[in-house]
This record gives sequence, C-alpha cells and structure tokens, in this order.
Amino acid sequence: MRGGALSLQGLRRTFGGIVATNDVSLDFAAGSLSAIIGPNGAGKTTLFHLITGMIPPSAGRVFLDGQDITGLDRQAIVRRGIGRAFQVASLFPSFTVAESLAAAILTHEGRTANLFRAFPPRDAAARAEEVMELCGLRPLADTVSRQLSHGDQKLLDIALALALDPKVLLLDEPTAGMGPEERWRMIDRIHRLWQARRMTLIFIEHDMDIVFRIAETVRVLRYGTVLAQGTPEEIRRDPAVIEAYLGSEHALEAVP
Ligand SMILES: Nc1ncnc2c1ncn2[C@@H]1O[C@H](COP(=O)(O)OP(=O)(O)OP(=O)(O)O)[C@@H](O)[C@H]1O
Repeated sequence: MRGGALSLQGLRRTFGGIVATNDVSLDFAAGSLSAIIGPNGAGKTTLFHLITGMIPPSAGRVFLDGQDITGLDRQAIVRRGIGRAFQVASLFPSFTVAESLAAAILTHEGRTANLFRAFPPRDAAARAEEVMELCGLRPLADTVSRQLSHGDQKLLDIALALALDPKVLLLDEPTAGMGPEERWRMIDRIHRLWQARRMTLIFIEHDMDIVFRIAETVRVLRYGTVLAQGTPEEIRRDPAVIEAYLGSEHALEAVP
C-alpha cells in the first residue's frame, strides 16, 4: 500500500472579506479514490492550495499519516509525499518527455547540480522509464514537450508528479479542455494508474459522468463548506446536493 491517509481538520482560508474555505474537515483514507465537486467558486482549488502548502490556512490543520504538515513549505510537503499535477510540461518546452521526467526526479532528490550532465544517473533514468511505461508515454519518450498534444502534455504533468512517488496525488480538473473521446481516455488512464500504484488520489472534476463512473467517494463543496460526502450513489440521491448543484436529471440517471 503506497497511499497516505490525509486528514483535514477545520480548514479555513479567507482572502480579505472573502471566505474561500470555511471549517472544512475531511478524511481521505490511504489508497482511496475521491472526487471533489462543487459549483464555481466553491473553494475546491483553494483547498488543494492549502493541502500542498501553496498558501497557508487562516485556521485549521492538515495531517498526513497522523503527522501535522500544516505550514510546511511546498517543497517540504512534496518531500513528505503529497504530489500535485501542475502545468509543468510547458516549463521546459525543449526537453523531451524522458528528459523532463529525469529532471523532475533529480530535482526532487536535491541533485540539481547533475541536471545538466550529458546523461542522468542510471536510477533516475530507470525511474523515468518506469513512469513512462505506467503512463503510456513510452512511445513519446523522445518527443520534445512543446510538440505534444494537449492531452499528452497533461499526461506528462501527471507523470511528473508521479515520478516523485507521491503517497497522495491531487489532480485539478485533469480532463479540462479535452474533447469527449480524449477525456475518457485520460480518465481510464488515471484510473489504471491508481489501480497500479494505489496512492491516495483526489481529483477535482466538473463532469458528473466521470465523477460517478470512477470515484469511490465524492465530497461536495459549496460556499467553502462541505455540503455532503458519500459514495456516488449516496451523492446522486442526496436531496441537498440535488437542490444545490446537480439538478434532478443526474439523480435519476442510471449508473452506466
Ligand atoms: N488569491 C485569491 N484572492 C482573492 N480571492 C480568491 C483567491 N483565490 C480564490 N479566491 C476566491 O475564493 C473563492 C473560492 O475560489 P476557488 O478558486 O477555490 O473555487 P473553485 O471551487 O476552485 O472554483 P472553480 O470551479 O471556478 O475553479 C472564490 O470566491 C474566489 O474568487
């Protein structure tokens, strides 16, 4: 089991007069797969920022495997095992997929001095191989990042996060900007990654079909607070969720 147990306790974050996150307490079991949903402005992305140390909470605490990680800086939190897919593929547009992954691994290990050697050390290269294999990026190993399709760039972003072997992986709208077919391919890929690695996976998603298809548990945010949480079936039938967010047609849909 590679997953870590994540516990959020009373997380609150304000921006001036705006309360983006208000007393959010949520538990994510080690190795679980959860979706976070909610209308625009519900505080989903802010919650990810608080978990990853991008911004400090105004109140509340974050625990990973029982250890308080509140207030640690981003790098320290990454080292503790919380990963997040950022749009990083485009940061090194002239690196190939394999080079980007090796660079991410070396940087993570604090061996940045080695970054510009002609060949990365064997272990970094081997781990880059492994992640490429896992993500289906092997055929694109020698492709320069800027030449990747939008979907493959997003996949590389996920691969870069995975290369650091996270216990908890956060994905913020991993299918944004994709057509229907590419979207399902991506979701299928993410689901298989989770099955292979069993990290704790938490993703923000607006597409309810995707959420209901793959999430084990769904957490619903509204106005910065937790409106509901439960299995997709429970959420689908929750009157507060139906009224606030989903619309009755989703509640009545048959599960595919
Ligand atoms: N840096 C910031 N400064 C001021 N207000 C902010 C900041 N970040 C977020 N907010 C506000 O906090 C609230 C929650 O925003 P957040 O981006 O977390 O919501 P979200 O659920 O991710 O929305 P979306 O689905 O549109 O991405 C919003 O009212 C937003 O305007």
